[in-house]
Amino acid sequence: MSSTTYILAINCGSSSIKAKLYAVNDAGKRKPLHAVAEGSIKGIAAKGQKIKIKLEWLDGSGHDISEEGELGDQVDYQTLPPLLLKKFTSSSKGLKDEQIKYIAHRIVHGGPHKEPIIITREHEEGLTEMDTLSEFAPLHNHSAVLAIRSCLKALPEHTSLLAFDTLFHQTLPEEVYTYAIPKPDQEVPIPLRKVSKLHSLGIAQKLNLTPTRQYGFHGLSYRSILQSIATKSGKQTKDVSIVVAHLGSGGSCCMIRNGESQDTTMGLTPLEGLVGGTRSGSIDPTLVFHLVEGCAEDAGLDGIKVTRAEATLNKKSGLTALAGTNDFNSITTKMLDPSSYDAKDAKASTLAYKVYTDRLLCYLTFYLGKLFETDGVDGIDGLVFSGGIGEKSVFLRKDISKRLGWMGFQVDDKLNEQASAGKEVTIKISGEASKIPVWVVQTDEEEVCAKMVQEYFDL
Ligand SMILES: Nc1ncnc2c1ncn2[C@@H]1O[C@H](COP(=O)(O)OP(=O)(O)O)[C@@H](O)[C@H]1O
Ligand SMILES: CC(=O)OP(=O)(O)O
Ligand SMILES: [Mg+2]
Repeated sequence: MSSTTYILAINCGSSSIKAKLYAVNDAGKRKPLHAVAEGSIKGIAAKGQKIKIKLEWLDGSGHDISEEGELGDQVDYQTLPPLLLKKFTSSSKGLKDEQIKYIAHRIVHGGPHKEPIIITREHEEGLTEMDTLSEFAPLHNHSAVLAIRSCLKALPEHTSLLAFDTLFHQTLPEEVYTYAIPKPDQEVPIPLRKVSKLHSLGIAQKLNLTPTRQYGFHGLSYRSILQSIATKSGKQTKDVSIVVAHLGSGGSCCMIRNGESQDTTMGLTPLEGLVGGTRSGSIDPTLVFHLVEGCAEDAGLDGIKVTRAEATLNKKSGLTALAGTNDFNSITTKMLDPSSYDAKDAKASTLAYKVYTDRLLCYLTFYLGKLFETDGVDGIDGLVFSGGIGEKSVFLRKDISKRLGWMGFQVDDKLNEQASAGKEVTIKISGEASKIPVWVVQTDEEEVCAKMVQEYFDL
């Protein structure tokens, strides 16, 4: 391991940090990257539950870690990445800090950027812009910036590449991404935000961001899933058309036609669309003004300017508001075995599941219909489940596929069980009779980030 250069990919999600370490020299120039280890911290921000820290060396030579840390709501994105870094470099593998020459960070909102950007200790300017963009991704950008700054401090010599979720959605058609509201240079009906001296339209202008359009997120995940389906189907990505449900702590769907994002459920911010672990998803926009007194006031969150309305919709809504938890497994467990739990709790869990899947079905039907309209059933390469919930919940996949049965979906129960148990990255869970294949793909946003480093620096 002594002379090998490594790329570390770090993915700050809203409830997790996932990291993967790739060896460059072993792979050779532009050869497939070789993942040597992966680490994760899950359960961040969860009240009353301890975070779970894992590290696994993928060659199976041991020294893996699986432990609990502090309580989820008492940790932050500043201290956790150095903690993971230390676990990689203090293992008996003898990996030295200076061998990690590149870190690829997933950033959710890239604003107007059409390419990744590079950050070093001498050139940190881009981070201020990324932090300001937190206005439009309050659960993500600030956390990622904290993570990047803490990595720059821990490994001052490395180069960081910022890989944006938004890059994948540059192909969205104008009629899809445009909101039917006045442009900022026309009449602005509502002062979107007046917090101290800040005004979101002023900020948007400064950032060259169009506040009247959808950007779309989970783009690195969709790129990874698209590649997996293409590989498994023996096709090029440009020939793949799929509808994907990425269901994590934040969930979104994407319609990919011929390898390009053509529609997605998240919008200007990652709040629009599906119900999330703590996010409302789409609601009547005027609800905000009816329910949240002083909704435009600053919520007083640490380090970022977020209105009370956004704090409510981003952090206190979704499954958490309906079921008191964003633990999807516990929600389905209580719903399926109500007599073993408090009746009120079980009823709330059932409603949470029903609301969640009602919205999910709505978007999936809509996207499958759009693809069907232009490409017919034979032009659809599949329906894909991914993200923590999509990859793990056997029940949700079975239920959704059954409710979409009228379109010809048919899931094989055994394969469906196997998909959550095994380590296979891409698994088809539909039976022979299914008119459209159903897939489960373990998304790999970290690999997409690391590949961007490889391409950018021609490694
Ligand atoms: N066994 C499981 N069954 C159902 N859902 C699960 C299971 N394990 C984890 N999840 C859910 O996955 C979600 C986290 O997904 P993940 O994609 O890791 O999140 P993030 O958005 O932080 O990237 C949580 O809502 C969690 O409840
Ligand atoms: C965009 C988004 O919601 O990401 P995550 O699901 O990782 O929080
Ligand atoms: Mg995620």
